[in-house]
Amino acid sequence: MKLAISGKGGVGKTTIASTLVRIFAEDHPRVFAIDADPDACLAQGVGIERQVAQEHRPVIELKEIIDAKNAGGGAFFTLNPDVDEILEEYCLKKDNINFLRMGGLKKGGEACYCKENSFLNSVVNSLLLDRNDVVILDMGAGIEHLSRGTARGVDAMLVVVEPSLNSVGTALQVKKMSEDLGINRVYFIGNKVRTEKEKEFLSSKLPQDLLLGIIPYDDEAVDTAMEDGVAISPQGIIYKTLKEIKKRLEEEVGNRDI
Ligand SMILES: Nc1ncnc2c1ncn2[C@@H]1O[C@H](COP(=O)(O)OP(=O)(O)OP(=O)(O)O)[C@@H](O)[C@H]1O
Repeated sequence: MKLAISGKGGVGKTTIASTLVRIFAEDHPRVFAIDADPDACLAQGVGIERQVAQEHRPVIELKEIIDAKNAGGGAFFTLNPDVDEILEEYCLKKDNINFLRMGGLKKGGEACYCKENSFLNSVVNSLLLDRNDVVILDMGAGIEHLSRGTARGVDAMLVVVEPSLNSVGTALQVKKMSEDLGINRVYFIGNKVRTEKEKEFLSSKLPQDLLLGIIPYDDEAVDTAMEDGVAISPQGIIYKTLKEIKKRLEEEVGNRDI
């Protein structure tokens, strides 16, 4: 199953993506966790120290190696089994979880991320997946990344929404743009919900059948964000709610498309 996690800035995309990665890794032999957001650090969410994750080779270096092997190569290219092997080597591994990151943040005024995104797009579409493999992409904030088409090959787009009109507005735009890209399954996950009123707000603004679940506001996430190499605990409410969401995803999306 290939999933992309999207939503407005700061809604909890990385927290949710990294926790889902760990939950899927409980019963899938291989999970690929991909930082498609240059600003995110997915690996940190599974307990890998930030510096270790950030010093790991970014995919753009791998792209350069592949380009050299292919004697150049255009903006778009396909991956073959040899490349899939190299790709494995480029992953930062923790047990059965494989991390790939796009690359560090560029300085102001430096070139765009087009090459990196084109490469990630090829990765998502060409990873030689076994039936039980899972790919989870943590996308950049907002809708801009959708215009680059990085997530085109995913089975479902999960849009994280917090209880505010702005967040709902972005989420509905993400849905529309995902559908334009040909991603037919777009679901919503409510996050940081503190009160019954906030829960009702999200339920009233989003299509009920597409709202996979609502994650309460939990101080554990706030504490985790202040510490390095600490992940959300399996005993906490965030992990437990996401376990239920994963079950629902398997029912709705299943392994049909891989
Ligand atoms: N359920 C929650 N309860 C409380 N705080 C949360 C919850 N989920 C996430 N957070 C906190 O919200 C902040 C933003 O979370 P996170 O980095 O996961 O969001 P993001 O959408 O990936 O952000 P960005 O758009 O900057 O990449 C973090 O401090 C995180 O700990």
